[in-house]
Amino acid sequence: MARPNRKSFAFLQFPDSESLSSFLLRAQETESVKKKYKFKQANESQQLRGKTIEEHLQARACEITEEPEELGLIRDKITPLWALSYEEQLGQKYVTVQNEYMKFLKEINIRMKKAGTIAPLWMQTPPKVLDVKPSPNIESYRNKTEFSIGYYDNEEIKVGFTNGKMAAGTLRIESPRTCTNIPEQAKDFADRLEELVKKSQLPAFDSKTNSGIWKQAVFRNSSRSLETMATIYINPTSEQEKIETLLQELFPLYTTVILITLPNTIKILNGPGFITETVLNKKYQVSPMSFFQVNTLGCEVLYKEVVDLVCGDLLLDICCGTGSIGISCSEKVKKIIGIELIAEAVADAKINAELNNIEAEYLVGRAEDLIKEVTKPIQGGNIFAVVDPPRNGLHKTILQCLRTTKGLDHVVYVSCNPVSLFQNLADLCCPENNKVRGPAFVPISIQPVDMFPQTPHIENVVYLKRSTII
Ligand SMILES: C[S@@+](CC[C@H](N)C(=O)[O-])C[C@H]1O[C@@H](n2cnc3c(N)ncnc32)[C@H](O)[C@@H]1O
Repeated sequence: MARPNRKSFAFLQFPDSESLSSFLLRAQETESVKKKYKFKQANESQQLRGKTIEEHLQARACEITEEPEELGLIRDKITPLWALSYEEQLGQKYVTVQNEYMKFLKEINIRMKKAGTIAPLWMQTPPKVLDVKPSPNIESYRNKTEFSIGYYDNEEIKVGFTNGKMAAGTLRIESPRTCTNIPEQAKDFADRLEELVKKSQLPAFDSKTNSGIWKQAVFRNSSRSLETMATIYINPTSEQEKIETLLQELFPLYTTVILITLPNTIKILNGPGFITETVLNKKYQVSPMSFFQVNTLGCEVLYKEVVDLVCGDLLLDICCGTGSIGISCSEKVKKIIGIELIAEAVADAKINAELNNIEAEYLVGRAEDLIKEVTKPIQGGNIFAVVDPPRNGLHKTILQCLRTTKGLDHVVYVSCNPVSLFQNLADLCCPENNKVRGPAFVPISIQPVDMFPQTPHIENVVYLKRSTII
C-alpha cells in the first residue's frame, strides 16, 4: 500500500486477482459499520507512480540508514504523566481545558462580529472552567486493556503494547509491566497469552510484512463483579481448531473467553460472552464489541455530574453505547431514547434497560442519519439531549438538529476531547447565521473530570441551556 502524504486516498497493490476479490469482499463487510470506501482501478500513469510491495519495503529499508531515534520507554508512551504528582497532572489537564475554552470564546467573538450582532449577556461574565474532579483511583484503574501480539526486536514473540516507529525500523511490542494504569490481572493475562502463542508455534502478526496469525487481544475485568473477559483476535487460518484447543487453557482462569477471526467472526469459546459491571447501583452487560467507560470508579464521578444536571420529560442519549448514561439518569426523566452505531452495544442497551427495570427505546445507526427521524415527532418542552461522541466530536447534522428542535432546551455534552468539544460548542453557541439556524445555546457550566490518571486525557461535562429560556 502506498498512501501519498496528507491525501485521503491510497494505492493498493495485489499479487493476484484472487487476493483483490477477497480484499474487496472484506472491505464491503466492514463498510456499513465504520466507513464507506470507494475503489477504482488506477490509470496507467498512476500505476507507474505506484511502487511494488517489494520496492516499497526496500525504500523503507533505505530510509533506515540513519541512526535510529532512541526508543522511549513504553511507560512514557502509555502513561506519559507518570513522573508528575497527581496534583500536577490535574493542574496540567486544567490548563489544557482552559486553553481550548479560550479559543472557543475567541471564536464566538469572531462569529458575532461577522454576523453583526452584539455580545450576548453571558459573554460579559462567561462561566469559569471548574476545578478538575479527580479520579477515585489513580493506578490500575483500567477495566479494559488492548494488547497487540507481535515481535520484540524481530524475533521474540510478545503480547503487549506497540512502541517505536515503522518508518524508523524500531517498531516492536513491549511488555505492559511498567504501565501503572494497567491492573495486575491484565498484565498476567498478557504473560499467559504470550506463553500460549509461543506454544502454538504459529506466527504472530508482523506489521512489516502484514502477515501472521495471532493479531491482538482485549482483556476486560470488573472490580465489582470480579468477572473477566478475554477476547483474542486472529487472522483467518486453517489452524483455527488448534488455536481453539490451546485457548481452552484459559477457560478456568477467566469468566468468558472469545475468539474473533478478523474481520468479524465472533465465537464464544467459554462463558456467557459478556461481562457484567455495576455503575451508580445500576447493572450493565457489556459485550466484546460494546464501548464501556474504561475507569469504572471514574465513570461514577462523570455520570454523577450528568445525573445532577438532568431533569426532564425526555432524554435523548446520543451515542449511547450500552445505554449507561441514560439508565443512570432514569429516575430523573420520564422517557429515554438512545441512538448508537454499534448493533451489539444496542443489544446490550436493551438488555440493560430490562435488567434495571427501565423503559427505554434504542435505535441502531449513525446518529447523524437518525437524529431528524427521532426529533421530528417531538412535542412539548423539557427535553434533554446528552451527547457523548467519540474523539472526533459530533457531526454537523447533529449540531444543526440540536439547534433547530423546538422544546429541546438543554444539552449535556460529555466529551473525551476538549478540542472537538469546544469546536462543536462554537456551532451550538454562536449567533444564528445563514449556515447555523435556530436559537443559540448558552454555556452554563464546564466540569472537567479525570478518568485517565497518568495520561494527558481528560473528560468534560458541559451543560448548555437554550438562550430563549434564560
Ligand atoms: C465515547 S462512547 C460513549 C458511550 C456511552 N455514552 C457511555 O458512556 O458508555 C461513544 C459511542 O458513540 C458510538 N458512535 C460512534 N460514532 C457514532 C455515530 N456516528 N452515531 C452513533 N453512535 C456513534 C460508539 O460506538 C460509542 O459507543
